[in-house]
Amino acid sequence: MATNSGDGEDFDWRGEFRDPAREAQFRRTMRAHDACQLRHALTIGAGLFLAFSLTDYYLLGAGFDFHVLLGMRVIVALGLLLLALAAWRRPALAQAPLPVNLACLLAISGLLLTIPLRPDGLMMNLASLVATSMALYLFIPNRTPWMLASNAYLSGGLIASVLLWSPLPGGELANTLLLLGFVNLLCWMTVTRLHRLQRAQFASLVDERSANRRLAAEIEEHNQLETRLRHMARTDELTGITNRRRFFELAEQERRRAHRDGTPLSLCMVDIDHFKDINDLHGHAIGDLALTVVAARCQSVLRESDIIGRYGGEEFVIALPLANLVTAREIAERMRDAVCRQPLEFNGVTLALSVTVGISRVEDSETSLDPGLLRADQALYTGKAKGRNCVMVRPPGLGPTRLGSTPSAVMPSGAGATAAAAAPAIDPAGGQLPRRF
Ligand SMILES: Nc1nc2c(ncn2[C@@H]2O[C@H](COP(=O)(O)OP(=O)(O)OP(=O)(O)O)[C@@H](O)[C@H]2O)c(=O)[nH]1
Repeated sequence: MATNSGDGEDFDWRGEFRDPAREAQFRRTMRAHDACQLRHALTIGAGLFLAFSLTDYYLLGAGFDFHVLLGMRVIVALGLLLLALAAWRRPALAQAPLPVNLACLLAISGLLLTIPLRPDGLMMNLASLVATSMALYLFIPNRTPWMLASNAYLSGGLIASVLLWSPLPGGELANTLLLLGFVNLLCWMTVTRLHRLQRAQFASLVDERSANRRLAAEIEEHNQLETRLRHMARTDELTGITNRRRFFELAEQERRRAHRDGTPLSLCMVDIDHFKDINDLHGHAIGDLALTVVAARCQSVLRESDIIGRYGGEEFVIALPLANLVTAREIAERMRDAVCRQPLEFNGVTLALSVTVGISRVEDSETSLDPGLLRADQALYTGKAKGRNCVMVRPPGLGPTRLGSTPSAVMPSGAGATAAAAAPAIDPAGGQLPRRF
């Protein structure tokens, strides 16, 4: 919707919007204001019209003419007050042509009737006409064609009454007509200008509001984008878990907390077994799916406070705050079990999945995660060498050790079974490490 409110090109001769939809929107917005203005105009008009009964009495005395005039004034004033009441009850009436122009007709007729009933001079009649004309243009919320019609009725009625009841010399009549013409022209120009100004203000308000709405939508979009970018910067796109960079940020915070509080922090390196074969045999799409499933299965056995991240390729890394090696082994076993318990079935392909896990504990004396990760990695590769699908631990200062006294903890699947059976089942924690709180 074009506005162009500055140069007036969008307004018609009445000072209204050329676009009917915009004009209707403006009028809807102005409804309450128009109803209030009409109420005030009608109430003040009724009061003033009735107040002139005092001058009627002064001029006419308490005779028959006075009572006729008084009766007429009361009827007109009551009519105006009733319409004011109606506009108060139903504000929409203030913009309906019928009630508004009925009020104008009543007021003008009442005024014209005073001319034959009161022995006023021409000047008095002219003064009341000018005042009424200005009120019709400026105080009654009416549309321009109706304003012009009301004023034509007022001016025509006055001239007819004057001619009928107190004929004027030609010069005075011409003066009266010129004065009336001037008053009407002036008021019409004023009211048209007023209409344009009101609408121009409305148009810029509407433009401002829609600009604000656009701005708010852009800010919202920008915020969403920022949140998405932040999420993307922290998340591994394929698996949906924390990416390597974010993992190290969070795990480093946990290392510092553990160091400060004297609590244990364990690390797990998890690697999918024979992942290259999955890719080679079934394609990268199935390989990607296997990665996602393994990540989800590992995550499903972890607590909220544990941090799982994709280390790279088919390798995951997990930080387990408040977990010593015994607890870490239990968690790693749960993870290993969650991964291999159920084969992955997709599009007729059935894949047996398994992982090898290497575990280490971050020591108090260590000032970074690197030594712990190195030990977990060494344990992982020992697990691979010993047959895969198992959990291995690498305590500080010792060689990697296959953990678990229960068969499920130590028994590797497939080719590694023999090697696994030969491996010592030692608990390096030796019951010395604090349990997970
Ligand atoms: N589909 C898929 N494959 C990946 C992705 N990242 C790494 N890989 C593949 O993962 C495979 C890793 O193979 P290897 O390092 O030989 O390990 P493996 O086959 O799992 O053997 P083991 O670890 O010894 O059991 C390589 O073929 C990589 O191309 C990935 O995001 N999607």
